[in-house]
Amino acid sequence: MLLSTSSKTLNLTSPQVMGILNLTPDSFSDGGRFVARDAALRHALQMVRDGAGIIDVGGESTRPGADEVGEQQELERVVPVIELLRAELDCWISVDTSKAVVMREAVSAGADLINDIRALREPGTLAVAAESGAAVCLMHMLGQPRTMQQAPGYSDVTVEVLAFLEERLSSCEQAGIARERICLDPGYGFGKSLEHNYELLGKLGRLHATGLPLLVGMSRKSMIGQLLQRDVTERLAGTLAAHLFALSQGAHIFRVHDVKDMSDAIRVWQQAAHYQG
Ligand SMILES: Cn1cnc2c(O)nc(N)nc21
Repeated sequence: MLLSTSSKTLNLTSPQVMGILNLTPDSFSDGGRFVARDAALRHALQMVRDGAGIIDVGGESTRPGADEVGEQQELERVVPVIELLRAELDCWISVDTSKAVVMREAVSAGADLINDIRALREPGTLAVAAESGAAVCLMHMLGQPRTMQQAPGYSDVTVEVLAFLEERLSSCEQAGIARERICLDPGYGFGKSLEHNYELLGKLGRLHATGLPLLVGMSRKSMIGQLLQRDVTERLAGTLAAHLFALSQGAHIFRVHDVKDMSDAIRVWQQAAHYQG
């Protein structure tokens, strides 16, 4: 399984760890301590040393209830850091944004993957993504971050998430984005109850019907915290368990804060899986 841009390819035969680089003062887990650019670079370098194959750069918090950030502010947070990372790192760089202008400037600055929690539904984003040549992650979200957790409802969450992703996929193909450039993501925590999240994890294998790589991100999220009654600094074991389950269901890319721990967990899991009957 591969994920390609117009000029490079990421091998997904082995699981890939995507390290989270939050450049937001209100980011729910880092408390915005990586706002300074040199601190951001140091953190990214450490995540690559710890095994990250992708660094995900975000300038607008996507946690439930988060306020939106203006275009100019997001550009100022994200673009200089991507330029800095591009100059220093060989790994893939993804930009976590839903704004067309941020996508365009981020790819110009060196981003390889557009990670859009709104699956290219915002104005102009399909066209910008198509002409950028970057790879794309299409994620399912019900509603908007500010209100999505108020009362999410589905008749069958897995069926509806799959249908949404297939619809977005066909929109992308019509816009000229080749399937080889696309990966899909069920969007854990984005308009889902605790039950919805675990049903979607248990049935993650259903999403292989698309034939595309799967990206999952459950790191330190409330689906871990609510189940275990743990605050955000005590969710590593639950995070690793959830991601290893996703790995066992064939997921390819894991979006996490704790890169070293996830890399270690994957290596141990793969060592045993190698001998599986
Ligand atoms: C930005 N962001 C926060 N959570 C995420 C998730 O689960 N997937 C993707 N693709 N991006 C996310």
